[in-house]
Amino acid sequence: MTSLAPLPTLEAAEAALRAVNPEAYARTRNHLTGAVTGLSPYLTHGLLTVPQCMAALGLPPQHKLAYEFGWREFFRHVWAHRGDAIFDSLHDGPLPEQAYCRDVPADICTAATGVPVVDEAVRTLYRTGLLHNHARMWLASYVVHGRKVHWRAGADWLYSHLLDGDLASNHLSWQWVAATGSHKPYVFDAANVARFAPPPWHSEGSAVDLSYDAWDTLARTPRALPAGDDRAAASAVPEPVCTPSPAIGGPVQAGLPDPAAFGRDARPIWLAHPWALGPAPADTQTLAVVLREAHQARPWSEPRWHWVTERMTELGGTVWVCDAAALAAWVDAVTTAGQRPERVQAVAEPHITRWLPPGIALHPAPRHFPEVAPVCASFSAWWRRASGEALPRRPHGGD
Ligand SMILES: Cc1cc2nc3c(=O)[nH]c(=O)nc-3n(C[C@H](O)[C@H](O)[C@H](O)COP(=O)(O)OP(=O)(O)OC[C@H]3O[C@@H](n4cnc5c(N)ncnc54)[C@H](O)[C@@H]3O)c2cc1C
Repeated sequence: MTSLAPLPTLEAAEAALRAVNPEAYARTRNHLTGAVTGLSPYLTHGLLTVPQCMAALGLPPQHKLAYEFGWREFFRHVWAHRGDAIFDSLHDGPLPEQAYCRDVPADICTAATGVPVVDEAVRTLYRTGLLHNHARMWLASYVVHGRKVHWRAGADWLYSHLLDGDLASNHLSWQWVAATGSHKPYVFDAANVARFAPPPWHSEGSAVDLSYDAWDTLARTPRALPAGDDRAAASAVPEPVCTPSPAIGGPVQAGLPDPAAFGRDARPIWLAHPWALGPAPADTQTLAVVLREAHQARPWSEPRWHWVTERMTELGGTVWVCDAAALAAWVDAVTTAGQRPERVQAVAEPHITRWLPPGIALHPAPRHFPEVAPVCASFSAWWRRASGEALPRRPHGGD
C-alpha cells in the first residue's frame, strides 16, 4: 500500500477523528476534494466505532455527518434482518437479471475504458484502497447501467480492493445504485462529474457524456456502452492480486499457538479478528486470528491484507491463519468447564460471527442507534424510527 493509504494504527485512527471538521464536512462532502473524514477503514475494522465518533464530535441528530453514520448502521440493520438475502437482488431492477453479465470486463478492472471518471476511480482505488462516495456511485452506475454488468459482480470486485470493504455498506450501496434496493437507477452526467471532481476526472466527450434522460433510458434497455479501445488499453494498470488469506511468512503463521502457552495465564483471551482491531480490553491476553472460512468466497487484495495484518501484529504479535474447526479445538483446549464461556472473548461481527465456535463469549458490536424491528425498507423509515426524527428530502450520497 502506498503512503496515500491511512496508517493501520490506533493513533492514526484517533488523529483522523480529531481532524474531522463537521462544519466543513457538511458544506463540501460531495466534492472529491471536500472535507470528508476518511474514517471508514477504521470503522470497518473496529479501530473506531460509530458511538465513539458521534460522542467525540458531539453531533446533533440532524447533522449531515450523523446521517452518514446513520447510513452505515441502516445497512447493518438490513443485513441483520435480511441475512444472506442482501447478496441477491432485493427486488426486480430495471432489467431482467439475465440482461447483465456476471464478470467485470477487463478494461474496467485495468482502468482502460477511456472514460476519465471511471479510469481515475479505478486507479485511485488501486493506489489508495479507498474511494470518495461520489466516485463509488459514478463507478457503480457506469458498471451496472452503462456496461450492463450485474451489480453483484461489481460489488464483489470493489469489495476485494477496498480497505473499508464492508459487505453491508458495499453490497447494499450497489443495490441502491442498481435500483434493486431502491426504486430508481442512480445515473449521473459529465456535468455532475465536472462540478464535483478535479479536472483529470472530467469526462465531456466520452461515452458517459449523456443527458440524464439518455442515461435513464440506457439503464432501462439491454444496450451497453462500448468497451475501451486500443488507445485506452495503452494506459492500462494491473489489477492488484486478491487472495482468500494473507501470505504466510514473518509474523503471519498458519495454525494456532500451543494452547498451553495461553493456558498458563489465567487472564481471559481476547480474540482480535479482522473486524475487531480496536484496543483489547484491560487485563486480557490477545490471540490474533484470521479465519479461512470468513474469506473463502470473498478474497482481499494484498494491500488490504497487509493493512489488516500489520494492525493484528501490533495487537497479538503473531497473526494466526486457521480454519474454524482448528479454532474450536483450540478454544476447547484452553477452556476448562468451570471457566466457560468467559475464557475466550470476541466482538460479534456479522462478517465472522457464524464461523466462531460456540465456546467464545461474544460482545455485541457497538452501535449508536437503537435496533429497530421489523426491517425498514428505506433509510428514511429507519431513520425516523431509530433517531425519532424526520429526515429532510435528500439523495443518498451526492447531488
Ligand atoms: C457503490 C458503493 C460502495 C460502498 N462501499 C462501502 C464499503 O465497502 N464500506 C464502507 O464503509 N462504505 C462504503 N460505501 C459508503 C461510502 O462511500 C463510504 O463509507 C465513504 O466514502 C467512506 O469515506 P469517509 O470515511 O471519508 O466517509 P465520510 O463521508 O466522511 O462519512 C463518515 C462515515 O459515515 C459512513 N458513511 C458515509 N457515507 C456512507 C454511505 N453512503 N453509506 C454507508 N455509510 C456511509 C462511513 O462509515 C464513513 O466513514 C459505499 C458507497 C457506494 C456508493
